[in-house]
Amino acid sequence: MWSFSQSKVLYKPFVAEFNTCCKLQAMKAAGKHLPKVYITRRIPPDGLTILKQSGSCEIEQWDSDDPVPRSELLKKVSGIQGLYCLLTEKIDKELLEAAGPNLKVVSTMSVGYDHLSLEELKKRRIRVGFTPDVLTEAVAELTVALLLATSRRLIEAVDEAKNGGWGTWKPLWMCGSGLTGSSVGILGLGRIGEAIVNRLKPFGVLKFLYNDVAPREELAAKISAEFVSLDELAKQSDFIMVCCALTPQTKGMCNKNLFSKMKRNAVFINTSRGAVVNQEDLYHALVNGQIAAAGLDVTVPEPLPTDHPLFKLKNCVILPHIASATVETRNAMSALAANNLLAGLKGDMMPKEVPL
Ligand SMILES: O=CC(=O)O
Repeated sequence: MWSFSQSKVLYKPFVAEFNTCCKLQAMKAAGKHLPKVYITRRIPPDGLTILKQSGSCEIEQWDSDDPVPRSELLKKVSGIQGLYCLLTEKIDKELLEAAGPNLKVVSTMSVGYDHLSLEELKKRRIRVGFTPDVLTEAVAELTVALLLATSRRLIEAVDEAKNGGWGTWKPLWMCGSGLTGSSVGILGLGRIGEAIVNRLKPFGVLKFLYNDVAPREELAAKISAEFVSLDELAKQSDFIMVCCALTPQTKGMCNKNLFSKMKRNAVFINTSRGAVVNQEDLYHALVNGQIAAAGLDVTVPEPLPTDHPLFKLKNCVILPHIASATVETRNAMSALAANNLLAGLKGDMMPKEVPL
């Protein structure tokens, strides 16, 4: 026999689907057109459910795990009112012209929005939604994991163990650097930087330093982090964690100038955007022993070609841009992007809107 909760679980989605169908039929019968929305990829279920159950838009979707080809995207956006996109789609003048004057909202399922031309969007009064906060914990967790994997040489050690390099226990073999008593430098202190600091405190870090466009006094006081110049951050840090947004000011900011000032045993971690780093300079710093190691979750380009010189270095750990990749986080991102889109279409306040 069904319990009440079982029947409710099965009954609820059916009712929602039925209601949506009725709403859509009624709109059609009244000769009303629903706003058209294009979704550029297969997305986690929560977001799609929210959009479908709203019954307030007509959805077309690129139903694949791979990006929609640009030529197809340019065709599909023609006449739409809402665009649900990912960080892989460049939303620029060409695309906005292809979309035409009906486009009201662009909602990206990402916290970063460097793939959107804000100037062009603003000119056209198109509102923009993004997904901060819901991914902070997952990104901070992955950043700490990448730091430990890099500083304690985990990937190299696993390879050695698997491939016969594990001769015997050796006092000087596979030594990395520990966090206890260290100084950690945060480049770009925001929500994610704060969450990283809070996770690193129990490891016994002695000092947290940060650099940003300006001091963030309230936040820094809360987590006991000290504002220093970029040079000072490079000189003093044992570990540098890049958590800033990609902007014209931060593009290429981590370059030979920075690497040449870092400690020779320092570890460099980037989970923000690849373009913040000059990869050629990083390669030389790693090869020449200017710094000890690097852990990257983001690169230029993405994917990084498998024959890229950085892949050949044992002291460089490269992940395929997975910082926010937990099931719960990706679902929350997809839901927030859907709610942003719906609010924008209605002309309501978005849960998370990029101020233009
Ligand atoms: O990189 C991931 C994001 O911007 O959400």
